[in-house]
Amino acid sequence: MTGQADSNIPVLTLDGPSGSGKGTIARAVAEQLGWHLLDSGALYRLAALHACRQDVPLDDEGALAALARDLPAEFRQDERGEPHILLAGEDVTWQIRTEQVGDAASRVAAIPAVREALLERQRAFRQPPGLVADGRDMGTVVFPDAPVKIFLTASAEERARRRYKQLKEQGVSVTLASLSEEIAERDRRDAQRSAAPLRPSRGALELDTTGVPVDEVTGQVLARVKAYLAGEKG
Ligand SMILES: Nc1ncnc2c1ncn2[C@@H]1O[C@H](COP(=O)(O)OP(=O)(O)OP(=O)(O)O)[C@@H](O)[C@H]1O
Ligand SMILES: Nc1ccn([C@H]2C[C@H](O)[C@@H](COP(=O)(O)O)O2)c(=O)n1
Repeated sequence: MTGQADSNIPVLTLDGPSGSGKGTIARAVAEQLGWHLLDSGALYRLAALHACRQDVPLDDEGALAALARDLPAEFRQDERGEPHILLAGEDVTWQIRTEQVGDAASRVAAIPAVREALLERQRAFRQPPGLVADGRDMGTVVFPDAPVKIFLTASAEERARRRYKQLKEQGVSVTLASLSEEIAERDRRDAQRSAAPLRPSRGALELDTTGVPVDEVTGQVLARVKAYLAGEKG
C-alpha cells in the first residue's frame, strides 16, 4: 500500500483522555458509516499484556520494542458482528480492559521505540471506504493528514464516574476515589511523555462531552464527517 493511495482514503481521528468516550463514539460512527475501526489503545494494551505474560519488565525498552514489532495480535468480528481481540490465538477481548492492563499499557506506550514499532501496523488499517481511528496520537502522529479530526474531552469527575459505572456493571469492585486517582495518574503520564503526548492536533474540533448523551455526541461527530464528504463530492 503506498502513501499516495492511503491519502485518498478518508480518516476520522478521535483522540482524547481516558473515559472521554472515544471508543464508544468510534464504534457507533464506524458502524453508521460502514468504515473500518482502529482501536489503537488495544494495541498498547495487548503489548502490555504480552509483556506481562512473557515476564518482560515494563522498563526493558529494547525487549518491549521487539515484542511490539512481532505482536501476535488479531482483530476479528464474530457472526453477530461483535469484535474480538486475540493475542497469540487466545481471545483476550475482556482481559485487556482491566485497569491494571490500562496502567501497564500507558507505561509501555511512553517508550518511543514501542510507538515506532506499532506505527505501520496502525496505518495499515487505512482501507476503503474509510477509517475511524481512536487513540491519543491519531491526529498528531499516525494520520496527520486525516481530513476530519476530533478531540473529545469531559471533566475528570465525569470520566471517573463513567468508568466507575462501567466497572460496577461488569461486577468489578472499585471505589470512585481510587479510580479517580488512577485515571488522573494515567492522564498525567499520557499527556506529559515526550513521545506523542496526548494533545489536540492542529485543526481538530474539540468537543466537551460532559453531560452530553452518547447519541448527541455521535450525531455531532457524524455531522462533521458528512459535511466533509459532501464537500468532497461537491
Ligand atoms: N457522552 C457520554 N455520556 C455518558 N457516558 C458515556 C459517554 N461517552 C461514553 N460514555 C461511557 O463512558 C465509559 C467510557 O467510555 P469509552 O470506553 O468509550 O471511553 P474511552 O475514551 O474510549 O476510554 P479509554 O481511553 O480509557 O479506552 C463507557 O461506559 C461509556 O458507555
Ligand atoms: N494511540 C494511543 C492509544 C493508547 N495509548 C496508551 C495510553 C493509554 O493509557 C493506554 C490504553 O489506551 P486506551 O485503551 O485506554 O485508549 O494506551 C497511547 O499512548 N496512544
